[in-house]
Amino acid sequence: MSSQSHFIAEPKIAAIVGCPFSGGQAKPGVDRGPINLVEAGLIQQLEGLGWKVEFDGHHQFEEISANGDPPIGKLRNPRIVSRVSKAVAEAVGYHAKMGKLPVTLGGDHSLAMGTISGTLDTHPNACVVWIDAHADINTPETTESGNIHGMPMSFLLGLGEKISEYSWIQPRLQPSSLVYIGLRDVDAAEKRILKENKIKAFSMHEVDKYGIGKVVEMALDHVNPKRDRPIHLSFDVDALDPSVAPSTGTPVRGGLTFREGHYICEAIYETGLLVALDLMEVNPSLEDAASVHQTVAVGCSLVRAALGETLL
Ligand SMILES: NC(=[NH2+])NCCC[C@H](N)C(=O)O
Ligand SMILES: [Mn+2]
Ligand SMILES: [Mn+2]
Repeated sequence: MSSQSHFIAEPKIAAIVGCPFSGGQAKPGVDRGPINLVEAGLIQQLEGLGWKVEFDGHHQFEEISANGDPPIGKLRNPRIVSRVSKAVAEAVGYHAKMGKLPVTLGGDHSLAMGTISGTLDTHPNACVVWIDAHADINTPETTESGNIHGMPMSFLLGLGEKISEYSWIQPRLQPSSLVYIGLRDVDAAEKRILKENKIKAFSMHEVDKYGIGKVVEMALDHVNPKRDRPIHLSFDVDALDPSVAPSTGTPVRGGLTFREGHYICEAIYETGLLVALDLMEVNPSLEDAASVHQTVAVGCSLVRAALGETLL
């Protein structure tokens, strides 16, 4: 660990927040993501990088029976998603307050309502770097799927209709404190929301045009011009090309290469400003065994890269 860290206490402690949860989308199996990542040896790998790692088992989320959570408007599983994210916000917020680095393993990306709320409780000035094929910024009105994993950003920014079940989320993230990298499957309404709120996004077009090094620099210049704000990195594994990370629920071709994904994590680590990391949407039930193995392995190596693993 060569880089100095501005916000993480010494000795550096990473707190693994395992979130076996799939209620923000419709495909079963993404709840197995965190279990497979830990079973693949992630904790030992991070210890090998010099971190002290805390993990006291995956969260046990209370179940609501199949028809116990009827839709609210178009939102599917609205109550359980809210409750789970709230629990995650408390866990992440607690670890962050203790000066640890929360590393949240999903589970689907609706969990980011919790992780980012937890980060902002401790680091109100944090900015968010969101790596994804998708913008996940639909509102309860604009969502076509009703899947809440496509909506966490709108709740965090306070956009769209207010749903009382989600009133625990303080909409305190400024649009200027969010930046995207990797987008390539953005719904029409989401494109409008990004424009109206002047949210900075580097799609795969910009990655092709400028290269990943320049894109990360421009992204940080936007949300963190003085390089003094804490950074929450939320990484949806579907940002990577499906040839690199096939086992995920909503794969989109034309994604980040293995190196581009890792470069982002390495560059964020190098800032010394990382205060929270999410690794989301690994679904070990999708595709064949080799694909699952590949996706879990790449998930582990992205986390290692964000926690200081270097090539030399
Ligand atoms: N976290 C994700 N993989 N999100 C995919 C979202 C897809 C689509 N935009 C939707 O609203 O349903
Ligand atoms: Mn995605
Ligand atoms: Mn996502």
